[in-house]
Parts: sequence; structure tokens; C-alpha cells
Amino acid sequence: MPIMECIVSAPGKAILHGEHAVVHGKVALAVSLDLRTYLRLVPNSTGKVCINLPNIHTFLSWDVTSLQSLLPGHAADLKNAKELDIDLLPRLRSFIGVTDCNTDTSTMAVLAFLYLCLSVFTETRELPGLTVSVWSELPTGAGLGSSAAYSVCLAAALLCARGAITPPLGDLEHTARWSEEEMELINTWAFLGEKIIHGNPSGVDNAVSTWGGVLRYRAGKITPLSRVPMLRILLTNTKVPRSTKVLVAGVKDKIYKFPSIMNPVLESIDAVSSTCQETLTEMASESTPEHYSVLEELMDINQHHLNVIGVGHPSLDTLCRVTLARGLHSKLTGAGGRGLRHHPAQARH
Ligand SMILES: Nc1ncnc2c1ncn2[C@@H]1O[C@H](COP(=O)(O)OP(=O)(O)O)[C@@H](O)[C@H]1O
Ligand SMILES: C[C@@](O)(CCOP(=O)(O)O)CC(=O)O
Ligand SMILES: [Mg+2]
Repeated sequence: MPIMECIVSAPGKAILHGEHAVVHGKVALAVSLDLRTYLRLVPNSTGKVCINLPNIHTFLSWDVTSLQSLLPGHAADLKNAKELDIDLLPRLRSFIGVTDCNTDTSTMAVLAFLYLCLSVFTETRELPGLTVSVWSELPTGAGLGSSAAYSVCLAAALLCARGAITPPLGDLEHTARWSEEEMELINTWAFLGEKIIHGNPSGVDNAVSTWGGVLRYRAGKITPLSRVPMLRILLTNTKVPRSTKVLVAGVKDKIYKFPSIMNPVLESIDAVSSTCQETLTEMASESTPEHYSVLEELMDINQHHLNVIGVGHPSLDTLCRVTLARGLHSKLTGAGGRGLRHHPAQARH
């Protein structure tokens, strides 16, 4: 089947409450942002698979024939691809000449691309020549879900090229919608992309990037929140680089080391998310100044919790202090700061 050119886009997100705790089965509330990642996939006749990632200065290509030899022996069940193929990932690492220790931006992006590309096309046994270009309005590694938006775009475009979902827009159509089933397929494959980039993602980021809107997420269950008030959120980027993978792994270690101390904190974050959800629902009918003060207190409480679980950073403390002096209550969003390499993050109020 000939491959068609396609252009797709997916939004970033802000987590209101529940980051990190959601990895351990607690509730998170997330909202999609008006900042998107875009992807263009075009077929080519050069016999090469090419990837252009201008945001991270990565431009690479490989011969289709050399990639073809890496195709997994067995085809992934497109609809039930829940786990990563543990043999394919090391094969890809050695193919691009990196070790497990290489977790830099470019390596992770290239691995996610090649993994999804090979897995989606395994069944056809024939990898087509194609050029994929991805660019984004989202800052990379700032807590706004750029990895999920990247994974969602890759999943949508590759599934489309493979003919597993319908093309996003017909010739005579001005708007198009994928079916619920197609959206679920995109989300399933985006989750695998997130697994490569994050190690152990909860799935909240790819869910909100796939479906958009505001949602509650707990242990894989996605509940869209339709009745929420209009909220103005100020996002601040501290621009201190860090990796979600490192931070998520750090929290896991801390829970393992101090279970009786950390588990109650995660429970409390869960309660913060639920209280926030109840407050937002009440506000959709009628918002009062008391509602806003509850939202502010929840922000403060959660920021303290996130510090306790070890994902705060001095730059975030400064930000919270400076904004509070102007009456604004802030917390970090996304993975936070202080990774193993003493790396920090971003905050919002
Ligand atoms: N526009 C992009 N181009 C290429 N890779 C991207 C892009 N956006 C995100 N990524 C990938 O996602 C990773 C960042 O993900 P992560 O550490 O989870 O931060 P966040 O999701 O908060 O932005 C990058 O290291 C890169 O591998
Ligand atoms: C820390 C976490 O809750 C959110 C990570 O978001 P981001 O990659 O920092 O945008 C991890 C997850 O839910 O998978
Ligand atoms: Mg991410």
C-alpha cells in the first residue's frame, strides 16, 4: 500500500495535582495546553528512513535495508501492545551505538522513534522509505509533557502510514475525527514511546495529549472532566535542565527506603487531587472567593509534599517565595527538579 503524506499535532499538558503520586496509583488532574508538537511524515524513494528533530538539533538517516534486519521476528499485536519488546530495545541501542547509560535528549528521542517505527511495520515485513520531521512549541524537559506530545505524534503518524488508522484528513474534508478505537490505539502506542523516554510512566501525559481537555487519571482509568471553571494559570519555566526518567526513579527509591514515611505523603497528594476536583466541580456552578482560597491552599500543601518526596529545587523555592509576595500561590508541575545530576525544573501558579 502506498504511504501517504500526513501532518499531525498533539498538545502538551500541565498537571494541576498528582504528579509522581500518579505513577504509584494515585489520582492526578491534568489539563491540555495551547502549546503543541507537530509532525510531518512524507514517503521518500531514497531507500532511507530519516528523522529531523530541529528542537534538539538531531538530523539522522538510516538505510531501510539495515533497519529491516532489526525487525522483530514476531509481529507485535497492534491493539495489545502493552509491554515493550525487551529484545528490540537493546538491539536498537547497539545499532545506534549507545549504551544503557546514554539517556540524553537525542538518544531517547531517536530510540522512541526507531522502536515505534519498526514495531508498527513489523507485520508488513517491509519498511518503507520515509522522512519524519517533528517540531514543537513546547520547551523540552520543562514539565509540560513534551515527551508525551512527541510520542503521541509519532504513534498517530506511524499508525496512519501503516494503514492501521484512517488518514487524519480526507481531500475534501476541513475537519476530521479519529474514532474512539483509533484514539485508544494511538494512546497505547504513545504510552510505549513514553516508556522508552521515561522508564516508568503513569500514562497520564500521553492520555491528556491524545484526548485533550481536562481529565482525572488514576491507574490507567481516564475520566474527562467536563464541568470545570475557566482558570488562568501562569506557567514559569526555570529553564534548569532535568530528566523525568531520573526523577521518577528517585521517588521510587525514596518510597522503597522510607515506605512508612512516603506512602502517607502519596495518600495525601491523592486527597489533594480529589479535593481539588470537588472544588472545581462546585466552582463550575458558582465560584466564590472561598473556592479560590481552597485552590491556593491546595497548591501550597502539594508543593510541600513534592519537596518531601525529593523533587523540589532551590530555584522553585525562590519562585514560590517571589510569587507569594505578590499574592500568587505556586507549585511545580510535571517531574520537578533535583535529579541525580542536581537538575531542576519549572513551576506554575
Ligand atoms: N520536539 C521534540 N523533538 C525531539 N524530541 C523531543 C521533543 N520533545 C520532547 N522530546 C523527547 O522528550 C524528552 C523530554 O521528556 P521529559 O524528560 O519527560 O520532559 P517533558 O516531558 O517534561 O518535556 C527529550 O529528552 C526528547 O527525547
Ligand atoms: C512525574 C510524572 O507524574 C509526570 C512527568 O511529566 P513531565 O515529563 O515532567 O512533563 C510522571 C508520570 O506521570 O509518568
Ligand atoms: Mg515527559
